[in-house]
Amino acid sequence: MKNIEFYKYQGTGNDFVLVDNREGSFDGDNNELIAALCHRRFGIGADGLMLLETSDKNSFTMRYYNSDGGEATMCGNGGRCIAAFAVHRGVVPEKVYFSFDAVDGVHEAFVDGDMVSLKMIDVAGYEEKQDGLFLDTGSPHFIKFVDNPEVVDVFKEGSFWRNHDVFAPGGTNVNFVGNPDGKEVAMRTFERGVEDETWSCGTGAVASAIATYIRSGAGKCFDMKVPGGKLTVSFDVVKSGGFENVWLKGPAKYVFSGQIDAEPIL
Ligand SMILES: N[C@H](CCC[C@H](N)C(=O)O)C(=O)O
Repeated sequence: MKNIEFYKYQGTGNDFVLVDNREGSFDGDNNELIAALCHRRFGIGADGLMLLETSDKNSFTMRYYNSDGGEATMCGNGGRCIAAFAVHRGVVPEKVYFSFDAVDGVHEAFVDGDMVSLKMIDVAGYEEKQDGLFLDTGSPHFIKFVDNPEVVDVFKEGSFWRNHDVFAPGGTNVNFVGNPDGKEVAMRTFERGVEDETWSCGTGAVASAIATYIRSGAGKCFDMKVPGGKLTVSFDVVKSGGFENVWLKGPAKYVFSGQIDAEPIL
């Protein structure tokens, strides 16, 4: 592989390698290469990789891979970063709502400088599991309420639940969520496919905000305090017990770019 331009972005510390693949020169089926590019010692280093590809109906298609190289379910921070990337590449205009395709359906987005708002899929409902809540917000999320997320051993406890039989065979992402302090809720996430704590998780923030509403009945708009910054989640509650008009908002920033000329190997 030669002359593949890549762009590094981060959204509240959830970091991604992005490639404009509208011409198809990057092989999206080469999962080993993607894992190597995401590796923090052998590659560029990232929680995930995204390809911006063409779409027949909408502005572009987002293909998302976790850092283990596997093509995955939806990534909320990745969706916000690729929306910013699409503006920077001139694929879509700034300060105008546009739509793109992703693995879980069509998403609307709006980019205003570094702030990106992303509409997430409707959430059908939730399940009570293992003294916590389980929701699908585009990716599966298990929510454990704790007194203080800062003192949780996220790697140990997170990998325990991520690999627990109850969530087999797919496994789950795991979020440790504190009590709401006014509008603000602290949380930390262990991510499946990264197999570690990440500094932020967009679909996890959405799941944690909705779970906080379910548990406490407080608010339909929360500031989610994650290790890498702050995300705002808002939603409407519908009579069927589901959640609609779900929006995730926060910063998404370009960090650096470079060229892939050699294939790193793990
Ligand atoms: N970082 C992501 C989640 C990636 C999905 C993933 N780790 C999985 O469920 O396999 C986010 O911002 O929503």
